[in-house]
Parts: sequence; C-alpha cells; structure tokens
Amino acid sequence: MDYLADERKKAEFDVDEMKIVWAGSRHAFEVSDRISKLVANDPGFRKDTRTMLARKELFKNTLRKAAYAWKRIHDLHLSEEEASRLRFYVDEPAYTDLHWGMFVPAIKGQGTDEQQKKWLPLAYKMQIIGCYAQTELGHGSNVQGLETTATFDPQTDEFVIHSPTLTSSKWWPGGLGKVSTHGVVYARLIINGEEHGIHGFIVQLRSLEDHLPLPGVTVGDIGMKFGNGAYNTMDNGVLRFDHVRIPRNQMLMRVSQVTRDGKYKQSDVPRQLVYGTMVYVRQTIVADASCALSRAVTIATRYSAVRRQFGSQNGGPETQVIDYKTQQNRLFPLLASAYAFKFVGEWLTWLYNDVTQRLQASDFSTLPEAHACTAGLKSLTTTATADGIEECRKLCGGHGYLCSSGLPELFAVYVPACTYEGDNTVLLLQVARFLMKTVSQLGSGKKPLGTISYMGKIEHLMQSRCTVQKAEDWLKPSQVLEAFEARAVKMAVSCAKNLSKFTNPEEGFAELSADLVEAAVAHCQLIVVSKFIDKLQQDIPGKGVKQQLEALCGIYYLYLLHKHQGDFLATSYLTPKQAALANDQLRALYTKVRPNAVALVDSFNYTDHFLGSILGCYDGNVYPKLYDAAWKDPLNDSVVPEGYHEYVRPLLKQQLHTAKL
Ligand SMILES: CCCCCCCC/C=C\CCCCCCCCC/C=C/C(=O)SCCNC(=O)CCNC(=O)[C@H](O)C(C)(C)COP(=O)(O)OP(=O)(O)OC[C@H]1O[C@@H](n2cnc3c(N)ncnc32)[C@H](O)[C@@H]1OP(=O)(O)O
Ligand SMILES: Cc1cc2nc3c(=O)[nH]c(=O)nc-3n(C[C@H](O)[C@H](O)[C@H](O)COP(=O)(O)OP(=O)(O)OC[C@H]3O[C@@H](n4cnc5c(N)ncnc54)[C@H](O)[C@@H]3O)c2cc1C
Repeated sequence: MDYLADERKKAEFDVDEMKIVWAGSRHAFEVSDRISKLVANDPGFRKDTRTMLARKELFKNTLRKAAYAWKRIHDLHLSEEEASRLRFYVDEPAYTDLHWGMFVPAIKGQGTDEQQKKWLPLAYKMQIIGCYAQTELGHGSNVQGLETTATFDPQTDEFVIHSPTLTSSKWWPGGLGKVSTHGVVYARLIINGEEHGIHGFIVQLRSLEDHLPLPGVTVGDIGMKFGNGAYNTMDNGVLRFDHVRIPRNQMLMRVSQVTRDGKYKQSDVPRQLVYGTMVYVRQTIVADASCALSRAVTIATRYSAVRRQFGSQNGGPETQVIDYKTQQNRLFPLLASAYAFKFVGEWLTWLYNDVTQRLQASDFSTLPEAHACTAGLKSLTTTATADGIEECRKLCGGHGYLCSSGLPELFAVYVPACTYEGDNTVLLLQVARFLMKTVSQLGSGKKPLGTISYMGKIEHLMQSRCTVQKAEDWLKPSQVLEAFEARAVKMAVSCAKNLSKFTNPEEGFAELSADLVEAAVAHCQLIVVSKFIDKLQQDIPGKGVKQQLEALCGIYYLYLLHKHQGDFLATSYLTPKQAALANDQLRALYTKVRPNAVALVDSFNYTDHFLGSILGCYDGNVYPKLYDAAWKDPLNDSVVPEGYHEYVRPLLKQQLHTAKL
C-alpha cells in the first residue's frame, strides 16, 4: 500500500519530465534509472548492516564490494558513464574513489604525454592502484608548507623521497592506508641544494607481489573516523619515506621539468596547474552536493508527510507536520537548494570543461576564475549541504536520530566534504583574494568577465535602489539579480576600502578576513542564484515543470534574502518594507510548493536501496518498518543481554545497608 498516494495525487506537474530535468537529459535519466535498479536488486550491494559492522569486517566488506563492482563493470561491458553511476548507487566510499577520482586525474593533468602513456594503461586496468598523497600531519591547507622532500641525485638520475620530520608524515590520503600500490606524492623539489617548490611524483609504495611496503616505506591506516559505517569504509593513511629512490622520469613533468643534468625548466603553463587535480575534484564535489542534499530532503519530506502531531479536529486525523509553516520554512529552502545546487553544478562542469579546453590551447586567461568558482562553490554548497542534512535529521524528530533513518550515516559520510579538498574557510579566502584583485583592477580598463562581469556595472550598482513595491515584484528575475549584485559589489568594495587603510596589505587581509569571507559568500550566492535564473530561461518541457522550478528558484533566493537581510539592508539597496515584502512572497511560494513537495522529491528518482532510510521509503509505510527493524537489531538477539549476569544481576541482588533507606 502506498501511504503517500494522496500526496502524489496532489502534484500539479509532470513528474516524469521533472526526472529528466533533474538527471540532466533523457539519456542521463535512462542510464541512471537502469543502473540504480541494477544495484538495488543485486544482493552483492546490500548495505543495511553497514552501521553495525566492526571496522575490520566493514573494511573487508568494502574490498569485496569494490572487487564485485569492478567485475560487474566488466561482465556487463559498462561504459565509463554507466560505471560512474554504478559507483554512485553502490554508495560506499572506497579506495577506488581516490584511484579514479584523483590518482588518474593527477597523472592526466600533470603528466607528460610519455608519462601518461606509461602509467595510465596500468591504472585503467587497475594493475596498479593509486592514491593522492598531499596532506601531511603538520600541513594540509598550506600546501607550500609541505615538508616531504624530493632531492635530485645527478649521480644516479633519481629523486630521493624523504620524510625529514614527524610532521612531514603523509596523513589522510584515502586508499593509502591498506590498499594503494602507488601514490602521487607531493614533495618539495630540491636540486643542488636549491628549492623549487611543491611538485608531484609517482612513487611505488607496496610490492605488486606480496603487497608489503617497499624498503624505506612505512605505511598504515590513521584510525577510526566520525560515525558508524560512514567514511570508515575508507583507509585514510599515514606514510613515511626513509630516503626512497625513484627514477627521474617519475616526477610529473607537464608543468616543469628536471633535465638529466639537473636543470630545472618551467614550461609556459602556469605553475598553479600543479593544483589542477584539486580544481577538478572541487568541481565534482559541487556536482555531488545536490545529490547528498536531495537524498536527505527526500527522507525529511516523505516523513514529514507521513508524520502527524497535534491539531486533531473532532476526532479526525492530526496535522501532517509538513503543514506547519515552521516545518516548511526549514524544509522547503533545502528542497530549493538541492535544485539550485544541481543547476550550478551543471554549469560548473561546463566551466571546468571550457577551461580545460582553453588550457590545451595554451589560453590560461580563465584559470583564476575557474579556481575562484570551484573553490567558492565547493565551500558554499558543502557547508549548506552538511548543515542541511543535519537540519533534515532534526526535521524527522526523534526517529531521525536512529541509524535506520539513514540520516546519521549520511551526515557522517558527508560532513568531511567541508574540510577535504580545501577547508571551506580557506577556500572562501581564495575567492576573497580574487574579488579584491578584481576591484583593484576596475579602473585599469580591464573589463571583468564571466562571473565577475557584474563588477563592470559598479557605478550603477553602487547608486541604484530597489524598486519593489509589492510582494509579487520579487518574482522579477532582473530585480532579484540586481539585489544580489548590488549586495555583492557593495560588500566587496567596502572590504577593499577598509583594506586600503592598511600599509601592509597582508596584515589588512588577515585583520579583515571575517568580512572578506562574508563578501565571498555574497559573491558565490549570486552565482548560484544567477545560474538558477539562467536555467529557467531554457526551454523546459512538461506540464507545470517550469512553474515548479520557478517557485523553487523564488524560494531559494528569497530565503537567502531573508536570512542575510542584514547585508541587504546595510548596503542600503533595500528598505525594511521591501525586505518584509520579500518575506510575504516567500510564504506564498511555500503554499504553492506544498502540494507538490512529495512529487518534487520523487523526481530525484532514488530507490529505497539508495536512500537506505525507513523514514524515507517510497511507500511511506514507516511505523511497521521501524518496529520490525528494532527487533532485528543484534542487541535483541537474546532477551537477556550478554553481561547481565556479570554486571546487572549483582547490582540487583546486592545487600547494602543503604537498601533499607
Ligand atoms: C571504468 C571507470 C570506473 C569509474 C568509476 C568511478 C569512480 C568514482 C570517481 C570519482 C569519485 C569521486 C572522486 C572524488 C573523491 C573525493 C574524495 C575526497 C578526498 C580528499 C582529497 C583531498 O583532500 S586532497 C588534498 C586537498 N588539499 C587542499 O585542498 C589544500 C588546500 N590548499 C590549497 O589549495 C592552496 O594551497 C591554497 C589555495 C590555500 C593556496 O595557498 P597559497 O599559499 O596562498 O597559494 P600559492 O601556492 O602561493 O598560490 C597563490 C596563487 O595561486 C592561485 N591558486 C591557488 N590555488 C589554485 C588552484 N587550485 N588553481 C589555480 N590557481 C590557484 C591563487 O589564486 C594565487 O593566485 P594569484 O593571487 O597569485 O594570482
Ligand atoms: C575524510 C578526509 C579525506 C581526506 N583525503 C585526503 C586525500 O585523499 N589526500 C590528501 O592529500 N588529503 C586528504 N585529506 C586532507 C584534507 O585535504 C585536509 O584535511 C584539508 O585540506 C584541510 O587541511 P588541514 O587539515 O591542514 O586543516 P587546517 O588548515 O589545519 O585547518 C584548521 C582550522 O584552521 C583554519 N585555517 C587554516 N588556515 C587558515 C587561514 N589561512 N586563515 C584562516 N583560517 C585558517 C581552518 O579554517 C580550520 O578552521 C582528507 C581529509 C579528510 C577529513
């Protein structure tokens, strides 16, 4: 029986068409739908006991699943697109993510043609397994501060890789702890006593015969991480080198080269390309944020429609908690954010592909913007998604705290995204630097392009005032864009003015960093809003689909406007009355979306296997499933628990004087 059938009947739009919008294309939908069912129906990919397994058992099970997935990919002749969907629906972090997601891209992006020819075929066949070994015990954010050394030995034509201090131990790389045979290791290049900065080196770590560490290599897992199951399926590792020798041709040499006679040569590509793998992965993290958030929102929305509390009239049913305006005000902006992040993710993938093509044609002009966008949007979307998953847990009341709700594990797996691939604050400071540079160049005749083109309208934006007179005026895209542009430009200019008061710009930047981060957030929110609005300019078929997306877009920007009202009011673009009208419009949009809420999460097309949540199951039959699951918990295997006779019974039977009291 479908307990959510009434909700589904209320939908005012074509769910099947929305599924295609969400997937990105009909083809993408078909692939995704087929692979999600394949995974859901295969007992080899079961994951329902994951949160109860001890680490060793959990890890071994992950190794089994990764090998099984690889076998399925081969047996079924899956394409790269299908394989990547399979990984997504298997839904378990594994060493293979780092192999495919960072090791291979690092060689592709930073290796010469010759190096790619040698290493990629081995990696593609998984005859070697690699990790990305950059972070150390003492330094993660400050990449220039890494201590591992790679010293060129001209006698033997080798690099000597060494960990000179405890803090230089590599620490965190996924896949390193127990599986990787190789790593792209980042180290300070030293030639003839002279330092040349951080470079990547392909280093073999373990024997391909018996998997033992090679001489001079000390390697292991760094230990349990946050949550049950969760990221503990990954072997994040520690690694030390004791003068390990590798051939000279194992330095990744696309960006710079070391010749046989020890000369250091920089090619015409910018040295920042050494950071290129991070740009790539940040872009994939943005594309993934909408998936994690939409998953939590599906659970919270379905459960909010099932759950009833208070408000029974004349013995009738109580109120569905989704009908409380407070619930809507917490849930619907998250639903809207999931869609917003999907569209900005699609756009960022386009931007990334564009910059990659330009780099191949030696056009490096858009690299700073690509860095700022990937860094800023990675920060914005992961922060909002991690906070959003936790909010969804609270939206499910007490039951959200059960592992069987799926939300604790989802949060625990997701939350490190705020830290890995760049701590979110550190990344926003990169965006702020980019913004300050842009403001400082405004008078120079250099026209700001792309996501900062609005800075070119600075004179207009500094003076313009909001013209909204009634709540519906907030539905005009041009009005909304101007509000977000005026806020972003004014916050950036205010920071730039304050910075100019310092004689030492670095000191000023440090002192004003909290304000700079806020300016960066305003800029990134403008990007998300503008890409959502751009999406709505496209032809979107299907009854009512565009109207729902328009409502969600409105909820996204009006919620931001309400939340950051202080910024908008402080920059004098808005009056308090206009801000209040925005809030009126926001409430009206909640009412519009309410009957469509369940159908809007159905449009994500997630299987019950993928959701892994009793509260979020498609049929909404929550209570019997919760009840049954409780009895299946291993603690309920016996009526009297182990330990009762040792620890509880003696207490009950004790004969203390105090017992008389
Ligand atoms: C058959 C097929 C099967 C397929 C199966 C599919 C399998 C699945 C595939 C994929 C799965 C998904 C994969 C993803 C998994 C993700 C898991 C996550 C694992 C986590 C990994 C990590 O965390 S790796 C380590 C990441 N570390 C960081 O991010 C460090 C953060 N710090 C930095 O980035 C930099 O150091 C910092 C940006 C802070 C710069 O510091 P600073 O010292 O100021 O910089 P400096 O070096 O001096 O340079 C300044 C100059 O350079 C510009 N700049 C900085 N960074 C970049 C950059 N990245 N790109 C371009 N430019 C950059 C900066 O703006 C300055 O410019 P100017 O001002 O001088 O112009
Ligand atoms: C689950 C997980 C997987 C990972 N996988 C990998 C991997 O595969 N390979 C790899 O190489 N690394 C990996 N990492 C490491 C990760 O990239 C780093 O942890 C991350 O870059 C943050 O660096 P940090 O730990 O040095 O944090 P820190 O920089 O020490 O941050 C600590 C605090 O200081 C603040 N801070 C730091 N610098 C500044 C500044 N300049 N201004 C203001 N505030 C600042 C930060 O905001 C933060 O609040 C992984 C980490 C995790 C958690």
